[in-house]
Amino acid sequence: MATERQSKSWSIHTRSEIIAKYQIMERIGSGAYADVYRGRRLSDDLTVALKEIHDYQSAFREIEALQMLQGSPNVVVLHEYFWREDEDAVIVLEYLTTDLSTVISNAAKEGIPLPVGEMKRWMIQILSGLDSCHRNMIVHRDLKPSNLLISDSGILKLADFGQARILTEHGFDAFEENPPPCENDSSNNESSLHVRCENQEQGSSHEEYIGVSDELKTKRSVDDVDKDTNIPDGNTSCLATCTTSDMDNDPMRTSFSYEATEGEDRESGGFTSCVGTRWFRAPELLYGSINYGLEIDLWSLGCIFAELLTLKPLFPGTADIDQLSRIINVLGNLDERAWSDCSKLPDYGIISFSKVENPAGVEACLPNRSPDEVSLVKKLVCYDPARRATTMELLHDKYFIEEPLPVPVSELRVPLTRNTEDEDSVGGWQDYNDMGSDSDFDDFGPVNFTRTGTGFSIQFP
Ligand SMILES: Nc1ncnc2c1ncn2[C@@H]1O[C@H](COP(=O)(O)OP(=O)(O)OP(=O)(O)O)[C@@H](O)[C@H]1O
Repeated sequence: MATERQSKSWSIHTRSEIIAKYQIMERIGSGAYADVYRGRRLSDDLTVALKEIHDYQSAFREIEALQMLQGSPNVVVLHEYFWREDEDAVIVLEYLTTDLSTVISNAAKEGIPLPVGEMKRWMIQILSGLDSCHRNMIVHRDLKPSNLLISDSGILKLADFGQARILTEHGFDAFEENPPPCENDSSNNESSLHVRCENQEQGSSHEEYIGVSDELKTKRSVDDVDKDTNIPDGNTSCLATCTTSDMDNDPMRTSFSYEATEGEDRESGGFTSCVGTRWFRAPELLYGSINYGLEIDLWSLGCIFAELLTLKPLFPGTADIDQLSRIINVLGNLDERAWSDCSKLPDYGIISFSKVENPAGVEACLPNRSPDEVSLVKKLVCYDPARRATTMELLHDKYFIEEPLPVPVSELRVPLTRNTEDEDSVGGWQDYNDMGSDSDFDDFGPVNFTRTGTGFSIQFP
């Protein structure tokens, strides 16, 4: 697997259409689906980020969302992209030197809280970027500090749209609604496509873009057939675990079902609940919801705001059950008083926690912060998704017009580099990544299993 990733990631260096236009420099980052390189555009020496995406669906989602968000000042700029059959997609992005996780970890290392005026400016920029997404009905689904990139001049931009989806009234995005192209569709005859996103005629761009979309759709529908033969089409719940290896090792495997992240539940019109990074994942996702909306981003936003305020993650769960347990210890048990629809969550009846008599409350997680700051986080970190404040409501929150006022962007202290040294430390940023998590049941100690009419109920102490 590692060898495959490695050889794939080198393919960018051999792509003639790319090296004709860009000098590819060092690798600056690697995520679950992509390798990112610094590059230089030969025509004008502009520094860019070249993101080679190893997963066609992530590539499609990122391209689709970024095209829709062109012109949003707080969303990363997509300069152009390259798509070739049987090759990874390569997207060319504006280069951004650092990110919010570096801002937070630098301040944590210094042991000095972020000045309130700076914090407010970071928050406003995040809100503005997310507002652009939500106005376009794009749910990002993976908001976290390391996906909030920052330019030399302090402009913060939402990035990594590989898990983004466009919501429609039917729950599917345009990609889902379009039928796969016919076999003789001429737009699929192109073996190599290269699409520019800026300074070009709208018409030709759109046609080429649709061609790429069709190519991706065909490829995905073929791959989905393969997946369906391996993974039974279940309820798309990923309760208690989000990795296939966890499922394989789990003694309770038959009590819940699993769907790979790529396979959305088309039948029910829902999405997969296995999205985002655990620490920022909304409780409805942890309980297996597949009918969620923009509100899952608002929960993540609340966790990010809390982290800016305390320089520590709000809910650093080590597994999905531990994640839920931490949330419950703060907010109290999830019941119909907290959210009248909670019993409709797919895994609500399957998993239960002992009664938390005295939940700590959000204020206990934000020591020494002002009532306005606690109130801001509470507007987002609450069980009922409908009660979470929208980006527009938050942008008008009095917190941002009261002293100390947000500093101008030019006065923000911007780290000179991106911090990657924490990545190997225990409890560091690598914990944001779900891929290596162990079985939740092992992590959580003794549990009580009860046989029910529909399977098992799992009770955690
Ligand atoms: N436009 C950019 N400018 C500079 N660096 C970038 C840019 N885009 C991404 N990076 C770097 O590359 C890393 C991986 O990129 P990204 O998060 O987009 O990939 P991914 O595979 O989707 O990641 P993840 O596993 O977090 O979902 C980022 O954490 C960041 O350090």
